[in-house]
Amino acid sequence: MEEAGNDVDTNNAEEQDIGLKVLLRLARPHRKPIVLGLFLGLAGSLGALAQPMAARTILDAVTDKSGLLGPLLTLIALVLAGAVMSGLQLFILERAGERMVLGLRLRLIQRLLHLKVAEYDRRQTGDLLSKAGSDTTLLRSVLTANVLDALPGVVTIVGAIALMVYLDWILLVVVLAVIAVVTLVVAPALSRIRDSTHTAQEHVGHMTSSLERALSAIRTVKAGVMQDTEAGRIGGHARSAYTAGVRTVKLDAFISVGTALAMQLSFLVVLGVGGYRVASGTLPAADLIAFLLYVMYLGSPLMVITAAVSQLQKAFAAAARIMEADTMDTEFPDVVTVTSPESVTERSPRRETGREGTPPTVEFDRVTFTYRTDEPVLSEVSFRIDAGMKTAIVGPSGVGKTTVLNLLERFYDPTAGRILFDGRDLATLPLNSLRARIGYVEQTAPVLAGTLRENLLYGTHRDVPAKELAEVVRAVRLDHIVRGLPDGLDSPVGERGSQLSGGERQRVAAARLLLRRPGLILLDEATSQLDSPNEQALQEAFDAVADRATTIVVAHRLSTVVASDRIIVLAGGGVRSVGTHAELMDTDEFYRELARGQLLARG
Ligand SMILES: Nc1ncnc2c1ncn2[C@@H]1O[C@H](COP(=O)(O)OP(=O)(O)OP(=O)(O)O)[C@@H](O)[C@H]1O
Repeated sequence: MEEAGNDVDTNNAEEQDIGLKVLLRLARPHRKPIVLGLFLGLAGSLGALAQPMAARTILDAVTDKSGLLGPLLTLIALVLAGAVMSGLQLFILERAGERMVLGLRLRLIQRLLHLKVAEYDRRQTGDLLSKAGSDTTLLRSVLTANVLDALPGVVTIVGAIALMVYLDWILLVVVLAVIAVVTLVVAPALSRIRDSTHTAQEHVGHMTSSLERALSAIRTVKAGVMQDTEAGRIGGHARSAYTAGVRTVKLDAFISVGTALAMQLSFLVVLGVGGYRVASGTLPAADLIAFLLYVMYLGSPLMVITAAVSQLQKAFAAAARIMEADTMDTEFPDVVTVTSPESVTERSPRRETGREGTPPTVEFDRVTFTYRTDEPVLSEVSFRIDAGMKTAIVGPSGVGKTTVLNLLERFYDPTAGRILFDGRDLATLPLNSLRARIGYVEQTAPVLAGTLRENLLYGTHRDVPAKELAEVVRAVRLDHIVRGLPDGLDSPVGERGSQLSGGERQRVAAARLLLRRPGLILLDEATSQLDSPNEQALQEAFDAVADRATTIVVAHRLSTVVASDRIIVLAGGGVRSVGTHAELMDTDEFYRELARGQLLARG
């Protein structure tokens, strides 16, 4: 038990250390406005601190019946200058906080989009969303509203204490003793605030993940009458976040009560001790009044600073969650880390212009691939596809057909062996220019939200003439659908293309591929949801570009297979046979079975 407790403490200490380091690193590029803000705060504080002194001269002037105008004007000038400076300082510091968070968000977005595909497999999308949303928002509100605003208060406190020493050090010792006792009592609450905030943010992450999962499969949820079950489960995370939130609020309240109590007690004790000393003639009345005013001045920055220290624990918890993004693998080694003070540079897709249309030769050289640590999906797979060839990959479900396409897109890298692209190892080619040469229609043919036009032009990276767009739309038989839409090509397609049918989504994906004019075409059962006339049309459209491309199709239909130059039969993690349809029908019993069963059934 004790060891576990120690462990938690070490983690806490580490988290606090890392959190503080991260915040300082984030603040570094903004040190100029922060210093300026602090300077204004210092000037404002000095002005405020001078006010009781000015008040004392007014009192003295009244007692002495000397000139009142000078001290009065000084006091008014001090009040006005103090107000303007504190306003300016607030603006400058809060803007610096906003900029820190903007930089952090831009780097986080950049990083989350450049993770390796395996990282998305491992993590929950919603949790990544929650880092970018709720964690950066928490950090922002803490930094701007609490921490930076509290910094000038430090100056006020130091100044007030210095002036109190000047006025009467005995009373100061009394005040500091009261504050020290109360601080000792509330200090342990701070680390507990960090813990409960971390727990709350984690539950918000789980809630976002679960909600994202349910909403992305909402039709399945409804069809299974699972709305209430899902609502209960997701609500469970919301409730856990609430419980942790309430714990934080309790601790916050405890700390703020402690601070307020310290101030009030100090005031009363100073009043008592000071009053006695005034009565016994050892302290002038004007000094006691000035001293009491300083105790009051001390109150507000002390409250703000204590609140800031407790809020800072929340910032540490949020920073620790955001920083997890730096431990995730990215596709490019130079993707900026979330916590670096660098600003994000836009990265444009590097294309080998003029080469993207040329069909490549593709070769698998003893490729072994394992998704995780279990059985390899592909072991020692070797085949060669010559430039301009149309090759079909067939095999039983789950044998690794899609995996072959994923490896060509470098969504994953082989565990062993090499993939050659025009004789060059795929791993040595610039990733963006490689992908720019490939057109991939996935099995699920995803469509993004937005208009039909945006979806068709997605990833083309060039100005497509209206005539070419219209031709492609006609070629994939989307033209009559476009005519039926209220705004034609500019009509929205709904979230994930929900306003389109499965077949229409596939045709949008196919059109997108044609517009990209890729040298290597990868089709994953791209025609599986189409009826015969549409499939025929799409086939013709692909055939028209296939002359200029190497095509690899994961085939589930006999018609696709028969039209291919070569067929690769995958079975048991390896290549079983290669040949034309006629050759394989003659020589491969397994293929014959496959053709009769799987391919004919769907063809
Ligand atoms: N991201 C992933 N993480 C872990 N395992 C995976 C992943 N994707 C696929 N697999 C597993 O790898 C194996 C091959 O999957 P793949 O999608 O390549 O099969 P397939 O031959 O295309 O199947 P189908 O014809 O049913 O589409 C399957 O057993 C699958 O469960």
